[in-house]
Amino acid sequence: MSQPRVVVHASPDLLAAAVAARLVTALVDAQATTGTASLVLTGGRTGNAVLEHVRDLPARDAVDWSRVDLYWGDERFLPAGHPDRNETQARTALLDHIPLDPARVHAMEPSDGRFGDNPDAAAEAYAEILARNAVAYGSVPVFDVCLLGVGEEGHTASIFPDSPAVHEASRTVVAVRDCPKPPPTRVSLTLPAIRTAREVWLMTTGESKAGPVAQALVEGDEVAIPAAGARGAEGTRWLLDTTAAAQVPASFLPPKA
Ligand SMILES: O=C1O[C@H](COP(=O)(O)O)[C@@H](O)[C@H](O)[C@H]1O
Repeated sequence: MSQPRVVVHASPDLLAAAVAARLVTALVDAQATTGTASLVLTGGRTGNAVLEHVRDLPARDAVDWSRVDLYWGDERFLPAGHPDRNETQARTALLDHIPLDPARVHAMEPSDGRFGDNPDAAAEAYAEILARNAVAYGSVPVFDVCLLGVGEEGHTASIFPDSPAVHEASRTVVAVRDCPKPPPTRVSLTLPAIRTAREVWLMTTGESKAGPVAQALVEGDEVAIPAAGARGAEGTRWLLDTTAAAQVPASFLPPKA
């Protein structure tokens, strides 16, 4: 697993703009290498701001969106089209504005979908989708980039501190109940699934994230701060604004010229 690298931007808006540019380049590069690209989306304010910036970037047309596979790192288990679903927010921010192949958009089931109000069945169904799109004997596809947010208590995807999800060692997708942040029921990739991604990008902004960000980097205890356990196979980037980076020790930051 890769060692985390930290990049700090001057404001939340600059962070979102810079990550959008980085993302377009990563998708273009992946398609230049394999013909396709595979992206895991996150919910949350920073994730949605990045998607809005991708929408407004002229260079977004350098990506062949019809050959991008989209997955979600987590979903709030709510009815289809609910404004708080990560899928709904991603569609509004970007997906409704680009020429995707609907068959390659792999959303998690809503609470009024095929399995009704059963998040375990929704999680199992998503694990099957991942397995179906896996290569060789893997259980998940090759994710080129996995975008993740970080919560105020250190959660990432919907993996909360000291919850059953953070201890999950074998399943790739789990149902999550009694979340401290609403809504209480969610579906989430697990850390073992996230760690298969080539690149993991943890993106967050704001003073309230400064403590968990520093704790994740310094202590690396994923049970206390699940974001600490999100590492990419080839690269792990913490993409922060100055307030979220305020407590990061200098040893993680580039030397000042
Ligand atoms: O509920 C969620 O929150 C986190 C972080 O969101 P933010 O608004 O504090 O950036 C997000 O990563 C996750 O996908 C989402 O379901």
